Amino acid sequence: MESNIAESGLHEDVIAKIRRGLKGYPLVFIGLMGAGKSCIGRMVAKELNLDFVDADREIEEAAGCSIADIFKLYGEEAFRDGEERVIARLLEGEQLVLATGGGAFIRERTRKLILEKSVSVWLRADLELLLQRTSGRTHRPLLNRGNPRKILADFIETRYPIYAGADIIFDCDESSKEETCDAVLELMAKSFDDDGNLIRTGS
Ligand SMILES: Nc1ncnc2c1ncn2[C@@H]1O[C@H](COP(=O)(O)OP(=O)(O)O)[C@@H](O)[C@H]1O
Ligand SMILES: O=C(O)C1=C[C@@H](OP(=O)(O)O)[C@@H](O)[C@H](O)C1
Ligand SMILES: [Mg+2]
Repeated sequence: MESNIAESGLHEDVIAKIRRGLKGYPLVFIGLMGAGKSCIGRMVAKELNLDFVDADREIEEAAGCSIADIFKLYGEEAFRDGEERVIARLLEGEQLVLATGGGAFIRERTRKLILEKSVSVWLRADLELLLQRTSGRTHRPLLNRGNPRKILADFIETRYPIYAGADIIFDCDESSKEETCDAVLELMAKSFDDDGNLIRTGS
């Protein structure tokens, strides 16, 4: 589907403003499971003409097994150690768009890395949207431990105050992926002033 921004002719200005504002730094998506970090991150990267990496996929590659198996075989702490290492390595490399897993920004050292070395965008979503987008998917070990509604509600309570430290906050809704990608780009463009300095914003 054609992008709305492209249709309105604003697209190039928006992309140029974001590229200037990023100043060569990576763009990192944070937020809860199902918010759309992996999906929207990939689409935004394509629009910005930057490489896209999903931290979870990198961790799986490094470990040679799935996230679910890492949790089962080695435990969550080992997963968080691997996650920190992978994110640290990726943030040292070429400019990219990085989708993190929902817990990455919660660990203090990983959060510090992201805040120091990237521009971060929190995809904030309400409980119903997160439930809708995660239901029927079994690859997230933390959601397989009990009632997903309760688990996600608890994470909203404990993690949202921490995600609030992101540079840019985008409020997700029922819009399509394409509309969401365009809206994220528009918010990002608005989040840099004319000199390319970041103004902390929410949508
Ligand atoms: N507007 C939308 N924005 C983001 N994801 C959407 C949207 N509409 C449907 N989805 C679906 O919701 C799911 C979001 O999952 P994902 O991108 O893996 O989230 P995360 O990486 O944050 O856990 C995907 O299956 C995606 O196709
Ligand atoms: O929130 C979390 O702690 C996790 C989120 C997952 O990634 P997504 O947020 O991309 O689903 C994945 O890293 C792992 O299952 C743990
Ligand atoms: Mg993901």
